Amino acid sequence: MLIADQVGFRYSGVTVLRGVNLRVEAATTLAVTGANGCGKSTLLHLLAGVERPSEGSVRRAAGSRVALLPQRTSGIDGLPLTVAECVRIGRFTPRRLLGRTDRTRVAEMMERLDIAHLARRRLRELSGGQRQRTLLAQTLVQDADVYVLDEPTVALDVTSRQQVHEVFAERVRAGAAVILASHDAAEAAIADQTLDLAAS
Ligand SMILES: Nc1ncnc2c1ncn2[C@@H]1O[C@H](COP(=O)(O)OP(=O)(O)OP(=O)(O)O)[C@@H](O)[C@H]1O
Repeated sequence: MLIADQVGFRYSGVTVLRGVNLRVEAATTLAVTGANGCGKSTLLHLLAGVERPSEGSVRRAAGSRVALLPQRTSGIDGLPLTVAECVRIGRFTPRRLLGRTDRTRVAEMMERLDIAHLARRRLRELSGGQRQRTLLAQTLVQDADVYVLDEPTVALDVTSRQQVHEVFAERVRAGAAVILASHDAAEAAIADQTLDLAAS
């Protein structure tokens, strides 16, 4: 599904990643681990295609669709979006209006991640965990072949974390690849393979 070959990355000449190799098959999970600042977010951006490597290559299966949950999302707090609107954005495409399937998917995911009762709240009125569940829902309502998730459960309580992990497992069983960055050993343990960036 996705191959990184000798990937390197520099910010303004400062090397952050060097010689990263990985292969993620369909229907598997990869956890990217390592200390603060070792380059996990940078690698995820490269894998999702929002940045290009300074060296090496990232190749994805032709036509594969990527859904990204970034780590830094504070910019959206200034927008006058409700929770429901934020989740619906995950179903937007340039080609058509949202239909019944889209609305059903949004409603189901909001129920599953326990944010349905918050539908009309503004993002800036949410707790950290409620906000994170909203952004997760926006990512998980997307029909993607590769889900790239940067510290997806960082602010979540145990129950919410389990609910989110169940959705990941379902997507993997359905054939998607899940790539997540995490500091949590228990979360990394749900993955089929782990890339420890500190050790690479
Ligand atoms: N836009 C940027 N410009 C310059 N340097 C950057 C930029 N973004 C990140 N860096 C630097 O690149 C390095 C890797 O950052 P990155 O965010 O990828 O690490 P991380 O492993 O995800 O960290 P954390 O665990 O703290 O989230 C850090 O040293 C950081 O200071």
